[in-house]
Amino acid sequence: MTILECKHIYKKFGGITANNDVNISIDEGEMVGLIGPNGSGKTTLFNCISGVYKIDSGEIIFRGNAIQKLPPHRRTPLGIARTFQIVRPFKALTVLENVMIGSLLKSKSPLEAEEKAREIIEFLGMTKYIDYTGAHLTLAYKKRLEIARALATEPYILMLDEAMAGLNAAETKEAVEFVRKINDRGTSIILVEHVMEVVMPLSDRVYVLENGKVISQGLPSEVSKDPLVIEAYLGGE
Ligand SMILES: Nc1ncnc2c1ncn2[C@@H]1O[C@H](COP(=O)(O)OP(=O)(O)OP(=O)(O)O)[C@@H](O)[C@H]1O
Repeated sequence: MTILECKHIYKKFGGITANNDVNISIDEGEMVGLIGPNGSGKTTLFNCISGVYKIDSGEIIFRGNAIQKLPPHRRTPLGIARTFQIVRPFKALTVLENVMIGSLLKSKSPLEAEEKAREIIEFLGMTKYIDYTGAHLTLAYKKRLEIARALATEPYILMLDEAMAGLNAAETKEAVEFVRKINDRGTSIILVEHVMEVVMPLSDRVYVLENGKVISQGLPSEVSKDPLVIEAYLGGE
């Protein structure tokens, strides 16, 4: 069943059309990769879906309802969560407190929120850092904390914006494993990543954006052979 459908999304900034008639859809439990050169409109689309940006026209259907007019704080409780390309944990708060900011959203009490937060921290292998403040984590763990906080809002769909950029090989391998684990629990995921070795094996399907438009879509094996994608993404080599 389709969980999220973006229909004819347009978003302009002055003379730049950052999203130009974008159509994408994601099924329940699916992991979809969103790739494309720098400036092709990937983060803009995340911002349109999460409500950070108001779209100029089009429709965003989430679990059967049009949500494009809702502000961001009314989209998160419906089950839409995202991380940001530039990590921004609450630096003075501990890992537990950071994750509780997410879990408080759907908990009946602070105690329940704490239990849920502890469970997610354990699930993401961060228990030994539970009392560290955000400021004292490595980049890899800051990124993981962002994911933990997003996951704590109990999303149906999780949008990861370059969750693995800047990580070393060992950290990337671990991140790939826990992203897969999150997806295995049934959460749909949209993955924006530049590292092809990460996005291609993880994704069930891939969309390719160039200059704000979807230029290709399909199975990773099909998309990576598409001449349009090779031209746009790899500079024709
Ligand atoms: N708030 C904004 N104001 C003006 N222009 C913007 C804004 N956000 C994005 N843009 C422009 O829209 C276009 C798409 O940018 P976007 O960040 O969505 O691309 P991207 O595919 O995520 O790029 P990258 O891979 O480099 O993160 C770019 O030309 C960018 O400069």
